[in-house]
Amino acid sequence: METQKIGYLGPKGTFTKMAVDSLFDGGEFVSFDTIPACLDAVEAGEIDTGVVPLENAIEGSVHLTIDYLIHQVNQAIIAELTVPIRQHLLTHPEYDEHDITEIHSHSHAIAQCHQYLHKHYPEAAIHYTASTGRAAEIVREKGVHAAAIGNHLAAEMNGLNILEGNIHDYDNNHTRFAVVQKEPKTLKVKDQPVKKHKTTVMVTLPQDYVGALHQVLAAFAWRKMNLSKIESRPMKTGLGNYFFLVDVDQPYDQVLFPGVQQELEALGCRLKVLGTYPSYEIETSSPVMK
Ligand SMILES: O=C(O)C(=O)C[C@]1(C(=O)O)C=C[C@@H](O)C=C1
Repeated sequence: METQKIGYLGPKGTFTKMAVDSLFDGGEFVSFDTIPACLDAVEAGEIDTGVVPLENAIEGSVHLTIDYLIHQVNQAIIAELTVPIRQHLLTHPEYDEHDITEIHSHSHAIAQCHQYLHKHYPEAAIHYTASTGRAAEIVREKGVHAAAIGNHLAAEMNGLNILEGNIHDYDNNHTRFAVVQKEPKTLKVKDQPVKKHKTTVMVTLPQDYVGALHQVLAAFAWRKMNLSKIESRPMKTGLGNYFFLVDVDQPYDQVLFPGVQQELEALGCRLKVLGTYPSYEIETSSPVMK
């Protein structure tokens, strides 16, 4: 089998890279500085597969990923991976009780540590970066007054110290990552159990009318199809225009899903399947998630 090119939100030391390392069995890994850059490379055929963050248990959806997948590219979700997230406060090797005046990280990582930052560093300036890995690089370059929020891998890769570990505000911190492809290619994943199979669909309503969402949900409900997530996002065509992203807890099949589709189309709605895929989950005890 040809070596697959797998792109991810980098640079080295991001949670996305940890997710990639724990899921894939070989391949050529290509780092991208931003989520759009990674998805653009999949779209252009420069890489076979992309891995990007989708949702965090504390901060919710990564809207940049969702919006890019809906509005900018045409790719299928072919797997998802949930990993535990441990956020640490990382400092320069020469840090020695200096005042930390600036803290760098990805907006989701900052949000996962809001209470900690409010309590311990209320005066520090917060600087948002494209990833936690990039934040660690900045601290390496900037020196003793800066700190980053990120994982142990980012600390190791950049020669930083963990000043304080596990600073996320809620223990049960996990992030889901989406694995996407433009052209279907078989994935070589490490030997791990599939937790469940899921299907993600996008539903658009013709216009706002009484009970519209109720009718959409009813089409799934009376077929006993369990939904594990439903989210509305703006269509970007004007205030009040939304689409719904629905995660269904079962694989696509030729009876129930076409039935839902026909029922919704009769109501004037549109349904697009964004992917039907295995869902993997890395255990907290995994050595990569210290
Ligand atoms: O910056 C990283 O390390 C990422 O992989 C991105 C990301 C995210 O977008 O949610 C992934 C996991 C954590 O929740 C924090 C940041």
